Formats: sequence, structure tokens, C-alpha cells
Amino acid sequence: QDATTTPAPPASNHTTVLILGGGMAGIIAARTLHEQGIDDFVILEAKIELGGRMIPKAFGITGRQVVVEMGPNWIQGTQQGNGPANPIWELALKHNLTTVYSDLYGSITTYDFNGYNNYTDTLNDAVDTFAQATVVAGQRLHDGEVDMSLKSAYGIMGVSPRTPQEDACDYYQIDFSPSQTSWLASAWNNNFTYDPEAGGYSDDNYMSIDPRGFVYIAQAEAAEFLQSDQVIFNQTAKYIQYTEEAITVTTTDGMTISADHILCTFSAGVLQNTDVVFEPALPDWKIEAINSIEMATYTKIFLQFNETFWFPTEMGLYADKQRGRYPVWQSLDHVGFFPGSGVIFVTVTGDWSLYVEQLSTKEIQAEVMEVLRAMYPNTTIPDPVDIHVPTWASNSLYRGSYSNWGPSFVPAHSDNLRATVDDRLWFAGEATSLKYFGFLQGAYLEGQSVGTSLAACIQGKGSCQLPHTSAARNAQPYSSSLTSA
Ligand SMILES: Cc1cc2nc3c(=O)[nH]c(=O)nc-3n(C[C@H](O)[C@H](O)[C@H](O)COP(=O)(O)OP(=O)(O)OC[C@H]3O[C@@H](n4cnc5c(N)ncnc54)[C@H](O)[C@@H]3O)c2cc1C
Repeated sequence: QDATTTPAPPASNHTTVLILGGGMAGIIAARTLHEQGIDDFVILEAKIELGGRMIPKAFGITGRQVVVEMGPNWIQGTQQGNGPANPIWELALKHNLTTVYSDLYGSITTYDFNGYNNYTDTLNDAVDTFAQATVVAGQRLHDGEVDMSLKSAYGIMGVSPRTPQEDACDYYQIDFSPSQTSWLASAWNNNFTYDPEAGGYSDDNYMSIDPRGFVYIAQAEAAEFLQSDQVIFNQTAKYIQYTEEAITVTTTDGMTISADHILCTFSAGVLQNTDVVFEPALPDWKIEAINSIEMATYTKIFLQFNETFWFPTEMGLYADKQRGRYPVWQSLDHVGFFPGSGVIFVTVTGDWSLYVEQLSTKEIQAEVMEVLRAMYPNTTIPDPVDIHVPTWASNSLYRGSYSNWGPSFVPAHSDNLRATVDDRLWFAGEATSLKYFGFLQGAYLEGQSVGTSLAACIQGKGSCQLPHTSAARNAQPYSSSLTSA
């Protein structure tokens, strides 16, 4: 099939399972169905290729281009000893992805608005404070008390960042990963990924520097089982009409496909918007769950210069008087990554991402250059030769970067996010993962888990229902609600 043209409708416009979205969750769900002997499925994807938020881009001027990642770049958590392995790490090994160990905390230079200023001790303190806060908050839940924001946990501990340098460290530890401010991030809810003792993988991060793009592992995996008539590209689902008997999906181009089951893998951000319309509307418990999870935004602003003038470390942290103003810098012109490329990028998150998305590239460049010149007051810095700014929040296929567990999102919401509606409408994606939300492994494991349940349902070997809770009560520790991935 030519993926760049509008495809003809499939020979039969009915399928047993219609998988909406060809990201990591959709691909792994399809693979799981195939492994279980079910091949009557179709993936419907709005883009012209598989991989979802895994989006590589050849960046830079002619002759000096390198492949950078707009979306995920790191395998976050690998494997400790003989413990459980991150399935993304396993995919990377299987498909020979080129990766490099990334030292986010050990290889960092700190700056403020007066230039270089070594406040790495403050950064180490911020790391310790965060770890203590999750312990304090976790204990409260075991004692039956309410969940709270990190800000509240810090307040109880008597910690309150006051200086721009403390704010920058707080930002690096909190906002840079969940992409929200500490007002929003739930204090007790620490993703399992980096905690092998709690069933996670390891605290290592490996960065993809593969010229085929990080997405290669998803596409290579799909190529092993997916037939061309099992995927429809370039079609955007608009209406999902469901009854107890069947489901029909109509695309913006008017293509109609009916199915016995639908697996919806859109991001939480897409579900929170009206880009896709469910008829009838989803039940209240589902709508509550969808809208209770945060959809964070994380924006990397890529710059290429003719020459490097910046830090020799992997990372640079900038403390502005305004918290969150172009704070986290990462050098790709680094010995392990792309030496000689002249590429550096700065990451903004949350409200700064939304702010940046409504600026022109020229305006963004002017603001970013102002910060670089503050970091290097004694250096003459030329304008970049190339700049690229991805937009996630305003993109109707994502509506943000990844989900974040805020204090008002409780485990019952997580169950309800992944629960089936009317035994036919299934949900999977990074956001439905209780343990690994936000990460690729969350999407992978949810695709696998729901694919397994779907197969059992279709083959009459298991229930067609992933149960929901009719009313979400207060937060509980993970252990009392953990039933699945
Ligand atoms: C900037 C950024 C940085 C990140 N960094 C990391 C990282 O370093 N490590 C990590 O593990 N994770 C990272 N993530 C998160 C990771 O990308 C996600 O967890 C994962 O890709 C989600 O996969 P998914 O299958 O759940 O969803 P998606 O990848 O979003 O797949 C859903 C698919 O549905 C399609 N779609 C949407 N609407 C429609 C429609 N109406 N009709 C048809 N198709 C539609 C989309 O095009 C998409 O292909 C990052 C994400 C971003 C954006």
C-alpha cells in the first residue's frame, strides 16, 4: 500500500478488532493479537507511518544534519541484574538500536543570569528533598490520609525554594520529568520505572542516537508481523458510534469501518478534546477518569551553531529570575552524541511550552538567545544557523506530550481509564498504565495487556470486560489497587 495517498477502503469494511492509533501501544496490541492467533484486525492511523509520538527529524543545515528526536529520546530504566527488563530496552537490543548512556545528574554545568555559577550542591539537595517527599507522602497514604501535591509535601517538610538557583534545581528535579510544576505533581505517586525494589527496572537512562530514529524499534517490530492490509494510514477517526452490538468508526474523509471491538490508543490529551466524538457520549465515570489525568507538555527547542561555545558536560542548568524560563540545556555536540554537529537544545515544559507554542520561531529565537547571552556574558554568540521548535499541545493528534499523575488522580481513575465500555470499546496507551504512565514502557505493557484480554474475550476464554469503579474514592497506596501492569 502506498502510505502517502489516501487509501482505498479495505476490501471488507468490517473487522474483528479496529485498533485506533499506530503508536507503541497500538503496535504491541496488534502483535499480541497476532501471537494469540487473531489476525482479523486493522490499525487505523492518522499519520503516514507507525510510531506515534516517536518522531525523528533530520535537523541542521545541508551537510551538517543529524537525526534528533522531537518526542521520546531516552530508554528510561533498563534492567538491574536479573531483575525485570524494560521491554523498550529489550526492543532496542533486539533491533540493534544505537544508544548511549546518558548522565543527566553527573554531567551538568550550572548557570544563572550572571553567567556561570556552581550550585550543584543545591541540585543534590533538591534530589534528596524529592526522594524524602515521596516517602513522606507515601507513608501518609498507607495511614489512610489524602494525597497531596509535591508543594504540600515540601511545605510539611519545611522546604520552600526561594532563590532562582533553588527554583532551577527544583525545576530540574520535578518539572523537567513530569513536565508540570510542583503544584500539580502528586507527591506519593512516584513512577515505578526507576525503582527496581518496587518492581521497576533501573535508574539508568540510555539515549537513542540512531540515525534511523528511535522509532525504528517500533517500525522494525511491526514489520515482523504486520501485513500491509492490516494497516490504514492517513485516515483520522472522527466519530466512534457504539452500541451493544457493534461499533462504527467514521473518518474525517468519510471512510467507515465497523468492528466487533475497538481499541482506542489515543493520548489522554486527544480524549480530553473534541477531536474524536463518541456517540453516545462516554459514561460519566470514563469522562471523569480521562479528565482527571494531566496531559503535560514538554518542548525541545533545537538550535544549530557554526561553532560550539557552551559547556563540555551533557547538561546545562540555567537559573532565571523567572522560574521555568529556558532552564534545561542539553548538548548534542558532545563526545558521546554528535560531536561536531553544533547542535544544542533547550527544554521548556508546562505553561512555558504553551507560551512558546503561540510565538513565532523568530520570537522564540530572540528569547532563547537572550538567555544564552546571559549564561555567557563574556562570549560573543552569533545567531544560530538553524532552529526547530516542535508543537505538541496544539497538535490534534497528541494535545500534549505525555500524561502526568496529579494529586486529584487516584488509582480508581487509572482503572477507569483503561476499563472497557459496553464490552466492546477498549482503551490502552501510556496514560492507562498505573505503574509506568508517561513512558514508552507504559504504552508497550498496556498494549500487551489489553491485547491479551481482547484475545481471551474473542476466543471465549475470558471476560470481555476490564472492570470499572462506579465512583472513585480517595487515593490508596499502589499495593492495594495493583491488579495489572
Ligand atoms: C517530547 C516528548 C518526550 C518524551 N520523552 C520520552 C522519553 O524520553 N522516554 C519515554 O519512555 N517516553 C517519552 N515520551 C513519552 C512517549 O512518547 C509516550 O509514552 C509513547 O510514545 C506513547 O505511546 P502510545 O501508543 O500510548 O501513544 P501515541 O504514540 O500517541 O500513539 C497514538 C497514535 O494515535 C494516532 N492518532 C491520534 N488521533 C487520531 C485519530 N483521530 N485518528 C487516527 N489516529 C489518531 C496518533 O497519530 C498516534 O500515532 C515522550 C513524549 C514526548 C512527546
